[in-house]
Amino acid sequence: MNSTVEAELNEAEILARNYVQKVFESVIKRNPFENEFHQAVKEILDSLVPVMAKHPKYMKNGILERIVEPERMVSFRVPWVDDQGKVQVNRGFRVQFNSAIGPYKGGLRFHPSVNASIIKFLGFEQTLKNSLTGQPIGGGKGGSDFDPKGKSDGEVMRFTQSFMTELYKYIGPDSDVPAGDIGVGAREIGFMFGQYKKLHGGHPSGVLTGKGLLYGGSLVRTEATGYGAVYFVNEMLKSKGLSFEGSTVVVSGSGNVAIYAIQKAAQLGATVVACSDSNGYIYDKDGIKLETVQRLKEVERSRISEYVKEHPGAIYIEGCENIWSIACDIALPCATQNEIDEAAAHTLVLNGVKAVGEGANMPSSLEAIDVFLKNDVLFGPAKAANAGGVAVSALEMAQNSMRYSWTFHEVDDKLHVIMKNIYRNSVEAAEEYGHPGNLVVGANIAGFIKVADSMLAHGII
Ligand SMILES: NC(=O)c1ccc[n+]([C@@H]2O[C@H](COP(=O)([O-])OP(=O)(O)OC[C@H]3O[C@@H](n4cnc5c(N)ncnc54)[C@H](O)[C@@H]3O)[C@@H](O)[C@H]2O)c1
Repeated sequence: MNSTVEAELNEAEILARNYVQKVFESVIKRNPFENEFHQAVKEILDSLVPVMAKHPKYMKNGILERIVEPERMVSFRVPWVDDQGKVQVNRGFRVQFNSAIGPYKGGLRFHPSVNASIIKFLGFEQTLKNSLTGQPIGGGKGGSDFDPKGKSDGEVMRFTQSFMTELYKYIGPDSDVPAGDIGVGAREIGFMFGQYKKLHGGHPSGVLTGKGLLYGGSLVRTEATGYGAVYFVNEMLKSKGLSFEGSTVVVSGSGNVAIYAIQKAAQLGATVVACSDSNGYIYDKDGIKLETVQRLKEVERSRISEYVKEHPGAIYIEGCENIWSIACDIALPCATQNEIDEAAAHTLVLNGVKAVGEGANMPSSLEAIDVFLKNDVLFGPAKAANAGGVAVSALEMAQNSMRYSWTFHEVDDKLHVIMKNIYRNSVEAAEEYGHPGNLVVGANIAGFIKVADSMLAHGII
């Protein structure tokens, strides 16, 4: 490269950096105290600097200023009556972040920690993740600070019906299609679909995904996020001549994503030695017996600590943070945001971890990601590694439109192909923009370009 071209490149890079910094500062100013949203925006904007430097059209057209601002966000009162006859009030949210490439799509989370910041970070991430799947779906997210833990079926039903009575006004098969997330599984989706159906009339299958198989759901949707994360990590491992076969794996969480990540990793020959819930974690050196975890969590809705009563060879440790001190080859955080901090990342590295695949959304802090990248740990960011869930949701929408169902094998094959494509596109984008092997940068760029170019095509709207 001659020195004039180099100097121009540097100048473009400086301009791009200043632009990104300015947009980030305005996000902080306009969204005070929303730490999770700031964190997600920072991670994404930082990785887009080389894109801004190479394609100034995005700066000229204010794409970053527009992409960090949700198209719409609603927050609403959700009143309901508990089993004691007492009136309870929760807050509901839906963010419709970006519809440039398709209808808003993203899950609903029911958890006491839910607030505007969490919903916006998830909606922003979802926009790029959905683009990365290669399917025509925009980004959205929603939920409530309702805690389903310890509630009766009747209470969950009355809450979800009240939640849907308001959410109903904002969603539809061609505009916004929610799904499940933390605290929202088959039971909650069933109640929400029932209420939407009652208000709307007919059988509007396409309005929600993650539905039961009896009324328009897709095979493999339940397994999709966990299976997809393992397929993605498998691609990373293959690039270094490694595999799941014979490896030791630690998975956090014991919910939808964790359970099917454990199942697929074990099918590929790994020994999964630990998993957790929000109270603590279990360690079973001979490999976790998944049937027990599934019964405890999916049927009895009890705590993971119960596991050791049936498997005395295993141990239970109160508090979930130390799960990352267990030595493993592969770590799959599948519980919640910011569960791996810098110290936990250092411990994993010291213990010889070779790959980390994010099943949960933003489970690693920015500092933890730095530790992994600096130590050449294969790192699969959430946006790429856990996109299998929403990818199969889009396949569910396709089947609903066709009024047709694919077999388990057909959907699983499609999921596999999608995860391989996400991996390849992320690798290629990372290389093209000067960060070979950095899938955080690669996934952000590959997801961003499709959304940004669609926004350019639509004009300033
Ligand atoms: N369900 C999906 O299809 C999907 C898709 C993409 C990403 N995700 C993400 O995956 C993560 C898990 O979602 P899910 O659908 O499995 O939810 P879930 O409600 O089925 O399970 C969550 C699990 O995490 C545990 N947990 C919560 N806080 C914890 C903590 N601090 N430490 C350890 N465990 C904790 C809970 O006890 C539970 O076992 C979330 O970040 C979610 O946004 C889910």
